[in-house]
Amino acid sequence: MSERAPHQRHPSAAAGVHPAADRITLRGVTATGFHGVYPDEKRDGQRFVVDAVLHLDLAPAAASDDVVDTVHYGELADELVAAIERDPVDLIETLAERLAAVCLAREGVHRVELTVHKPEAPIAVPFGDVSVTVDRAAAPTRAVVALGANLGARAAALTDAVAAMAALPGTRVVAVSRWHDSIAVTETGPDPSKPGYLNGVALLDTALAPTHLLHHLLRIEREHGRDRGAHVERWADRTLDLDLIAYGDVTRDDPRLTLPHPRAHERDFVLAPWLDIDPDARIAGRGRVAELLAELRGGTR
Ligand SMILES: Nc1ncnc2c1ncn2[C@@H]1O[C@H](COP(=O)(O)OP(=O)(O)OP(=O)(O)O)[C@@H](O)[C@H]1O
Ligand SMILES: Nc1nc2c(c(=O)[nH]1)N=C(CO)CN2
Repeated sequence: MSERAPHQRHPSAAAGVHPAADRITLRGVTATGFHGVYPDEKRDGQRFVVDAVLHLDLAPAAASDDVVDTVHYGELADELVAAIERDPVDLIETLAERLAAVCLAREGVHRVELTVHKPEAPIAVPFGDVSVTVDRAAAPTRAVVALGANLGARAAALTDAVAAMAALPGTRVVAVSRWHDSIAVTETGPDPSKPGYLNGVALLDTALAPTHLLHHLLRIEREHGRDRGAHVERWADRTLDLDLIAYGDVTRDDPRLTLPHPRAHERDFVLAPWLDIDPDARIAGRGRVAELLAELRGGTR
């Protein structure tokens, strides 16, 4: 009965992570440090100058106009200075690695190009500057997205949504389930009188922060005609629904983004397609998806 997803494994899986063009550039952050191979350098200290190019998705901040959705460059500059001023190392390579880690610790930064200049280095001949640059990427996080539609061209909407997720910055689609037919579940239980759903699950590896990923999922829903008007009842019929089921092992209780999704563990239409593509799947705090589904189907819900 089920319509098939076009690919069990999405073609973008082979294409690698998409380069994101967005970046924040902070240059010339200067502080005194005591790094160097020679005892004089450890005793007297000297200026170190840092340039950082942070690669992160800037669309959520541009949409919200809220600094919490991006990297606050003033705070980052303070952190870089503190990292220059702390315990001395011999090499600017070591310092650059430390400073790159400071940048990658910021939510949403998926790549950093970081340069350390040492303009007063002990070089015997006249010179302009000496610097090292490291280029480091954040390890991507495995995210689980549930897809659903019960209005319009359902399979096309789900397939388009997978393509839209594959095009997100720093994101690749690792696997997509087949599409499962399911009865619409409403607040009062399954309702066969409503249009039936097609449901599926996609696994992504993404460098996007969880809130940034959700921002894009909601955008993709809107682009597929999802009606979120004030008149729309809870769990109303919909052209496309994208839920972020899990983001690594992250747990958070914010109503704007709760992780893992608070109702995923009780939904056959999430657990069954998820199991298609990850037999070992677990929901943090709930247990193995295979067991949750067996319990649900055994009626012990
Ligand atoms: N893990 C999550 N995934 C998706 N949306 C979430 C999540 N946690 C909180 N939300 C918030 O829930 C809001 C409403 O989402 P949505 O309209 O998709 O709910 P729903 O699909 O009707 O119900 P349900 O969340 O039970 O599937 C979103 O705008 C989003 O901010
Ligand atoms: N069968 C089915 N029922 C639902 C679904 C869904 O995706 N499939 N989504 C809902 C709200 O997200 C509400 N009910």
